Amino acid sequence: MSSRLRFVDIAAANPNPNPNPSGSRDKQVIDLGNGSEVVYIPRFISRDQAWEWCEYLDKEIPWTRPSIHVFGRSCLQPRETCYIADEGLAAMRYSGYQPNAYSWDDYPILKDILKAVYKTLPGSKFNTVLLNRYKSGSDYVAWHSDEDKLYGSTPEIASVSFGCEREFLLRKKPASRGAHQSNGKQHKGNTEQHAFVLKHGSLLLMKGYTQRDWVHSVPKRMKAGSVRINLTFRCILT
Ligand SMILES: O=C(O)CCC(=O)C(=O)O
Ligand SMILES: [Fe+2]
Repeated sequence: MSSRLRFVDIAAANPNPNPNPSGSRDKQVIDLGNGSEVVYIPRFISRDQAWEWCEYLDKEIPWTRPSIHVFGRSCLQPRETCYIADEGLAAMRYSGYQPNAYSWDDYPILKDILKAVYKTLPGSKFNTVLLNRYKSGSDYVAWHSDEDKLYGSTPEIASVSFGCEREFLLRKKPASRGAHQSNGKQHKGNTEQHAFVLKHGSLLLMKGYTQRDWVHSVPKRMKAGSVRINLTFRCILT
């Protein structure tokens, strides 16, 4: 069975008769306020190139589903993972799990994807990539932020998505304890939230104070029938 059969090519089923002629690839810049910003480029990579990379990553990456610790309990991570990093960087750790770092030379296609990111985001610098594979709609990533001293106070995180379209949610962190409205009541509800459907071959950049002030998630979507692969390029400060 060709691995393509495990992916669903929505765009091929519904070809766009008017491809964007401006070359902007429909870039959207979302100012989240207070120095946080998200940039979304739905058609960052051409569809065919994205399928080629997607199928390679699906087949060749040594995906693992590690045990992590959440709220004092051990559980299987609800998605598969792999981690690539430059040599000599500080170790990355999340939810009690420290992934083994593979070398970029092991998976040269990742260098090609990084080159495409650099072309679109001149001046950016990334030295690690965390890969996630969502095998079906029951795989997910819970609300979190990638706030870590390793990345500094205003990290840029470039997220490239392949395969099944899934929703990516961003929600403002609650104001710090003791932050009261002028009427003396704690602010509840109406939390600011943004939703993106991350397309096959898309790029989403989180920058500024987005990790400090916002959390993000990819919720379960039982109707999502096929594999999604996501790469988050990050820079560990040296
Ligand atoms: O899969 C995604 O779009 C996001 C992954 C993510 O947030 C992470 O790996 O920290
Ligand atoms: Fe994240």
